[in-house]
Amino acid sequence: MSGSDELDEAIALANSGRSRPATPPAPRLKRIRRIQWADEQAEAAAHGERAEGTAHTDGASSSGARRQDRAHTSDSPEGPGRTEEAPTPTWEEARALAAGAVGALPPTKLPLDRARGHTLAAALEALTDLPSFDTSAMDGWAVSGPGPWELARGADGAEAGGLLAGHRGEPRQLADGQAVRIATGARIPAGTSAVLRSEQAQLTAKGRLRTDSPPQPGTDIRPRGQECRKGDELLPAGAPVTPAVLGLAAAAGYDELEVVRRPRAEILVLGDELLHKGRPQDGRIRDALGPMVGPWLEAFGGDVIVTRRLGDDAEALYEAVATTTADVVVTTGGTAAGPVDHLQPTLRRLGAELLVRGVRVRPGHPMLLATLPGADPRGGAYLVGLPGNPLAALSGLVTLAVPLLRTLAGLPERAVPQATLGEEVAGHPHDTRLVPVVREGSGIRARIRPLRYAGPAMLRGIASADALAAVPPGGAAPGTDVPVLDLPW
Ligand SMILES: Nc1nc2c(c(=O)[nH]1)N[C@H]1C(S)=C(S)[C@@H](COP(=O)(O)OP(=O)(O)OC[C@H]3O[C@@H](n4cnc5c(N)ncnc54)[C@H](O)[C@@H]3O)O[C@H]1N2
Ligand code: MOO
Repeated sequence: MSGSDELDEAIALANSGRSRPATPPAPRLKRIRRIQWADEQAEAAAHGERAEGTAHTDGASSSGARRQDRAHTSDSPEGPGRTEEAPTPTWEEARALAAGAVGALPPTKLPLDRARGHTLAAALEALTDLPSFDTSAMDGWAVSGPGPWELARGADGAEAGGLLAGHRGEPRQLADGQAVRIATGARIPAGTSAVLRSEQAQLTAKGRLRTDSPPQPGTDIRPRGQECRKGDELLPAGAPVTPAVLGLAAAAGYDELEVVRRPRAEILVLGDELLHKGRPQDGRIRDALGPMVGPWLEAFGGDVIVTRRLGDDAEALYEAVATTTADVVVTTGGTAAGPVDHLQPTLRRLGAELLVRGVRVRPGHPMLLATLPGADPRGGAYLVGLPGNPLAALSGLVTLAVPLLRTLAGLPERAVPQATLGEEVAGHPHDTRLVPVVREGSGIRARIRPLRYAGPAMLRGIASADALAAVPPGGAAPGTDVPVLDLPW
């Protein structure tokens, strides 16, 4: 754990309202030295230096490792053979990198009943005027001129048949002073000046129609083209296909829509320590990410094809990533440099190109983003490596996976909204902190309040949160506006 992580833990502990457990009787000097060492490492990473023993490339690197170097290192002034890490991106830069790393998936046509949840690949233009004919907005009488009115009659002298929605053919023209029964949605006959609602009409014994509240011309008539004219843009490309969009598209004459499909995601849960049922025991813990990452990705526009549990098996990980059919592979755990953290070696073995390795955000700083080589002209799939600590994994999701998915899905970039902090929030010295918050109050008094239990390994805070606030390095005072990512439920 780095010094910064200790700070996170300390903040979480303070926020939890509990006191720090009895400090271990370690000599004070030793403890300080350990933190300093960790800080030096963090500083070294931030400044692009590589700690001894963690270098991942050398003269004998694979072609994959060479590709990785292209993305992450620049030629050092000290000459070839020594490479320098690109600076670790800030949280904002990492989100932009993920969003800009890809283009939208190619468009495809889907029938309306399968288009929900995808994104419009092209603007939705009306194929017809809406309404496509002058329509009665009420059940009542189509009337011509000022009342009272005579009922329109057929050649046989009987009252003309009422006009119903869906009647084929042009209704007969109304002469001045005539009225005919009409239903909501029926075509308005030529010569109609207004529709008189049935509850406002009185039919006399002599078959005349009168009213105490004569309608103004045009009353309760929906004129052709009131909502749109043929060719009008109803929605821009990039609009998500919601149930309302399906209804609008059908009303405007569409049977199928040109959409960018939801990106397919495969989730690989890594870690031998994980149990998938029952209580944690014998040093093993429950997998908290398997049940959580899929629904989270689905809520943010992904189509999860499978969640697989691979343990800490490097070969299984290699096979799974090399043969994936997904657009985005999301792994959990194994991002760091521990003895069974196989992700980075596997990516090198695959010839993947690391676009992001580490982000200046807490929790979640070891997150990574890579492109996988493949036959696809887009350059293969993408891999998002989420750190194993559960809140750190969610940080990786909102920082890298969500912007990537949105771009793949053809959704436009969206500015992160801001909200006002109701109290002071401690910050990390150099990195953004993502903090679970709840919203309180409304209008100009609306505030966000940070929640307790927000340590990297904790889910208790986020489970009752409305949003994640991005607290800038150094922290923020009450009344400060900070970016806020709403949770999708
Ligand atoms: N020497 C260093 N060690 C660590 C550093 C560091 O900078 N230097 N960073 C720490 C931070 S911060 C994080 S986050 C983790 C990231 O490590 P990994 O991505 O390799 O994750 P693991 O080691 O596999 O797991 C970390 C932690 O999370 C638990 N875990 C993993 N998967 C799950 C799951 N599905 N459900 C619940 N909990 C899970 C795992 O048991 C570990 O406790 O590295 C730190 N170390
Ligand atoms: O603190 Mo780690 O950043 O849990 O990701």
